[in-house]
Amino acid sequence: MLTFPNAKLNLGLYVTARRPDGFHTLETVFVPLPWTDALELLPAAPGQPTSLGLSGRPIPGAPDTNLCVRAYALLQADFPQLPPAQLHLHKVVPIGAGLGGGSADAAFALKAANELFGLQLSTEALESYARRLGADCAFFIQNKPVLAREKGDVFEKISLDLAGTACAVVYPGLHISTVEAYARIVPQAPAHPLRAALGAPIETWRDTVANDFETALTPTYPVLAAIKQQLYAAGAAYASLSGSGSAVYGLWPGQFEAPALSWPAEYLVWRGQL
Ligand SMILES: C[C@](O)(CO)[C@H](O)COP(=O)(O)OP(=O)(O)OC[C@H]1O[C@@H](n2ccc(N)nc2=O)[C@H](O)[C@@H]1O
Ligand SMILES: Nc1ncnc2c1ncn2[C@@H]1O[C@H](COP(=O)(O)OP(=O)(O)OP(=O)(O)O)[C@@H](O)[C@H]1O
Repeated sequence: MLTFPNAKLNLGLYVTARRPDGFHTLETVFVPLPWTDALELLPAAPGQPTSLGLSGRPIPGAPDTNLCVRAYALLQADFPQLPPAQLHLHKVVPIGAGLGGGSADAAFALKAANELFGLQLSTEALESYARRLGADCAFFIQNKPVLAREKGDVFEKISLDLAGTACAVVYPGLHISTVEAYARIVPQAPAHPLRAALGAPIETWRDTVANDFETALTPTYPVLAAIKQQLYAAGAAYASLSGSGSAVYGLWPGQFEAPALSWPAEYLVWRGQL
């Protein structure tokens, strides 16, 4: 079975409190970004163990630490009838970019195994496996816009009309560790609660929708502010860091395509419609 794990963007991200277990409570909106890896899951050939083939962007770490292999192993622990699997991941979405690429790979591996081997797991059951793999992971099970709270893995419906919104993503090639990014944050309540702020026209978001990681990371990585400024200069109605960075996106409502941007190719500009 071939699947295409997509990235995500965060529209606003407030880190509201530090929990006793060291994690943080969040208020953020996740939206799918149609920029994908490719992940194939097949039963392994007879007598062969579970394996992972990799192509595309290099992923640090041994194959058995890869999130899609860990996702499959999690299911195998509860479903001993699952055979060894042959996985292949073609990595496109940059790592450590705030785009949730690894989390998406894990969630799509769970969904593919459920379908291919007829496990009949409900959406809720898949989400609860996903939560065990990473805070961002559960979002990718349903993979539609949601307001997320708690660790970013408890969801409320939100109605957002982003149809016909052009988007550009700029990745400055910095791998920002999520742990390091959280360590720089002083949690506080959002100045403008996200549900109400996102209900207003996109043009107002610049003054009311923020990502706490942007403020925390910009002094160390001034390139993030420079990219954001250039997106606004190119006419974006809204621009922001996604997640804990380092990808920065711009939105152009009512436009078929974001304008051509002049960053070098290694900055991986993705342009498309949300
Ligand atoms: C920044 C975001 O991308 C926003 O969507 C996510 O919060 C990150 O989620 P993620 O990459 O799935 O994170 P995990 O793999 O679960 O956790 C990595 C590390 O991030 C920190 N972490 C993560 C999520 C959270 N709600 N609070 C945290 O403090 C913890 O130090 C944790 O050890
Ligand atoms: N399939 C995978 N894709 C990406 N990273 C993976 C994967 N499996 C394991 N990892 C490990 O996870 C870490 C990347 O996690 P990180 O959270 O920084 O990036 P991400 O999941 O791509 O996106 P985000 O920054 O939004 O969380 C790396 O250390 C990498 O080795």
